[in-house]
Amino acid sequence: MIHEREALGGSPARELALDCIEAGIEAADPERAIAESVSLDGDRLTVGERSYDLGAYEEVVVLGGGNAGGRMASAIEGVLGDRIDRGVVVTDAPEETEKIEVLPGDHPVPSERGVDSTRRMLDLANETREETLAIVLISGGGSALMPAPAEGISLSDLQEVTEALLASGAEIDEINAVRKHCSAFKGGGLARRAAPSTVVSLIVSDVIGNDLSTIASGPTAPDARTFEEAREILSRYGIDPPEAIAERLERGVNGEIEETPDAGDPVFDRVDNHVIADGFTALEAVRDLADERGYEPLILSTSVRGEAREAAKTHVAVAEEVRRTGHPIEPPAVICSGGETTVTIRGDGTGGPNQEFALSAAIELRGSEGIALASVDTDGIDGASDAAGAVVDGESVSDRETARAALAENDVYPYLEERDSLIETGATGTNVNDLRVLVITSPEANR
Ligand SMILES: Nc1ncnc2c1ncn2[C@@H]1O[C@H](COP(=O)(O)OP(=O)(O)OP(=O)(O)O)[C@@H](O)[C@H]1O
Ligand SMILES: O=C(O)[C@H](O)CO
Repeated sequence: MIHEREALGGSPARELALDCIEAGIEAADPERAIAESVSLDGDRLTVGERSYDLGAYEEVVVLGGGNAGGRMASAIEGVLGDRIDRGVVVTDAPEETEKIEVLPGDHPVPSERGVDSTRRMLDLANETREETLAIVLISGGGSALMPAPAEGISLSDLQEVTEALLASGAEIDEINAVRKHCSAFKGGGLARRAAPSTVVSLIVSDVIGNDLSTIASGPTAPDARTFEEAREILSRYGIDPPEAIAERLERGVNGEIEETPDAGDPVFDRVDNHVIADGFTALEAVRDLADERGYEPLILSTSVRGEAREAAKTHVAVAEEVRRTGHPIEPPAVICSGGETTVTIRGDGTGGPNQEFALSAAIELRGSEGIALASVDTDGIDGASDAAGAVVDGESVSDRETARAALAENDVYPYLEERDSLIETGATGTNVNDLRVLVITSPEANR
């Protein structure tokens, strides 16, 4: 999976860190997640703890989309085969499918073709009946890939407000509160269209804490957010939205437009949302591999966030403690964490949060022995670069000043590339946020 892996290894700690990264990404692969959580036995479709009698339905349709939409579509075909009657799924990573049409969309800013594809998907949702079982595939990136501008709003209005929100530093739940109130699809809109069919959503989560109404803007989830909050969020971040959006929010606040459906809405009576993979899925796989190799595993957290270069220092401090004093676990050990760190851009270079995390850690580790760290975005694309992340150890930084300058310029990619530290995977077809692995050997191993 990792391109030109031979160049990145070199020590047992680095090799294990890379193995752990591969195991984590593989475990979060939508195909594997669907194979593990969805099964068919005769007419009995089982999803997690729930089961559905296909004999009670006249048709099975597949809807939805997101970065993992292509892989999820081919995987659900693998389980249900001919039991699927039709389907439309929107993604930027298409796969070969037989029954389900996989249509294109764009990310992170929505596009015209995304609007066309989503319209086709919504047409199919509108055709569903009480006798339909609608399987909805939902994954990260869905908000941008599946634009459905509400009446009166144009694509360019949506693009403008999306770009402004992405650049504003707003949290994903805030960004999506606005998107949900500009859309005919998000914030439970798909559940509304598909009612009264039975809706079974399979969700690969890229949102810390798995808030269903935030993942891909919750097309089949209740929405507690309001038009008023959407307007307040825009004003909090100093965003002056296009006129059509301001007008829609105003009309919504005045009760002239129907609110997104909340948890009490009968539209959700026949909707089940199942999270089939998330950041924890990747961490569990790392834990198991570490254990298998004789390393003490520690899952630090699924929700590390904040400035990448700072979070890195805390991770290194924990690893140093493990190696020096055996607290909180005895080496040899593997510590892993998930979540999503960010970078406040001050310079003008190439890089991403996981690369900055790795370089900042490498500066701290400089000259030390026995600790290797790998950090990646599980979607394979870290920030503004074509790398997934990087692997480093105490030998990665020989010239601290150049490394610091690269961080100051937000230009760590070339620095890491020159030192054979970049992890490249290409688009992985999944997205469960960041994955970081620290491998700590025991001091005796160096003697
Ligand atoms: N040159 C750069 N160096 C470091 N970080 C950067 C650079 N350019 C952008 N970023 C950071 O990349 C982050 C966004 O990239 P990320 O890979 O998280 O993409 P995303 O599309 O927002 O999320 P996802 O990967 O979940 O789809 C932001 O924190 C941004 O500040
Ligand atoms: O599409 C989105 O809204 C984000 O990726 C969060 O799921």
